[in-house]
Amino acid sequence: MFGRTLIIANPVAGKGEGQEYAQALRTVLEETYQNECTIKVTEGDDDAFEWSKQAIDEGFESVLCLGGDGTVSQTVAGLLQNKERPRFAFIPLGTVNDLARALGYSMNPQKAIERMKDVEIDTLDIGQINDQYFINVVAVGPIPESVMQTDSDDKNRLGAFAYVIDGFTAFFSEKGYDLHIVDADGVETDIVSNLLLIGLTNSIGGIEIMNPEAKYNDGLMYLAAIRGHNPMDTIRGVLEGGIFETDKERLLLMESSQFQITTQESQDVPTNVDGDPGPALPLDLQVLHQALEIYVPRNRRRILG
Ligand SMILES: Nc1ncnc2c1ncn2[C@@H]1O[C@H](COP(=O)(O)OP(=O)(O)OP(=O)(O)O)[C@@H](O)[C@H]1O
Repeated sequence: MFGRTLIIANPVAGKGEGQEYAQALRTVLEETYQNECTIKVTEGDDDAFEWSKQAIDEGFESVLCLGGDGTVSQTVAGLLQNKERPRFAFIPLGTVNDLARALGYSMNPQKAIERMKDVEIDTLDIGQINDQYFINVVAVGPIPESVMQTDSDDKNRLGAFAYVIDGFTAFFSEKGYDLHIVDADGVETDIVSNLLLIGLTNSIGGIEIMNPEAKYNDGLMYLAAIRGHNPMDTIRGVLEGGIFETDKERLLLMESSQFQITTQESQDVPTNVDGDPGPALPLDLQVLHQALEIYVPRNRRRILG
């Protein structure tokens, strides 16, 4: 199943246990599939990107990484540098791990490793925003860097977002930005908003707030924007109610394989890509449909988003 496998481990992710988990993963794979695994431990920023980029030339059939969203994003970006790509999977060691939730991976690293014993192959969409990739979510608005990566114990329903909003209200502007959105069909929409999110699946910030039908390889992005220049308590109310519960007066909801977002604003509109500061507008977003082949556990317990 896995063939020659490269395991990339971030030793500082997951309470510093990335390396031990990598050994455990190697043992599981070698015992289950009698394959050959190589572990590489990252030292800094570009390692995961460089190693996954070179993996195909080095004869690896699969690349698995262990880490948080940063490590997963870098590994994915490296894989996408080649036309022919090794298959991919990861063991989530971060805090929010939206993609892992959408894929039905366990949030418990030991269990996620065990589940590699019985997998099937599926495909995964990757998002592109201008000249970079995203795996989870793009936010447009004055959202602080730490928003999508907040360390919250409360991962249900409001989860990370409630924590974020409580903790960072001061960072949100009550100014609404004038945004112009064009989708793949050329439909044009104007909106004033101070919170616009675009996700590839229905899980954002650790909670399921988008379209419950959203699937990680359906070729679509899901956009939700809160209309007007709302204070945080309104935004909070909308999130508590669930973004997918259509409320056309307060919410703009769209789905498309492409979005173009522009503004006439004189000041820069901040953006956030998978928890890190993103590019300035104009934004060109598109789905790289089924860009990767991935391993997912065969017996996933819940309906997937
Ligand atoms: N050996 C290392 N020592 C220190 N930092 C490292 C090392 N290897 C990788 N890094 C850094 O770790 C960061 C990525 O962390 P990652 O996102 O995987 O975990 P995390 O921050 O715990 O996860 P999350 O943000 O989802 O909570 C990168 O910025 C990378 O430079």
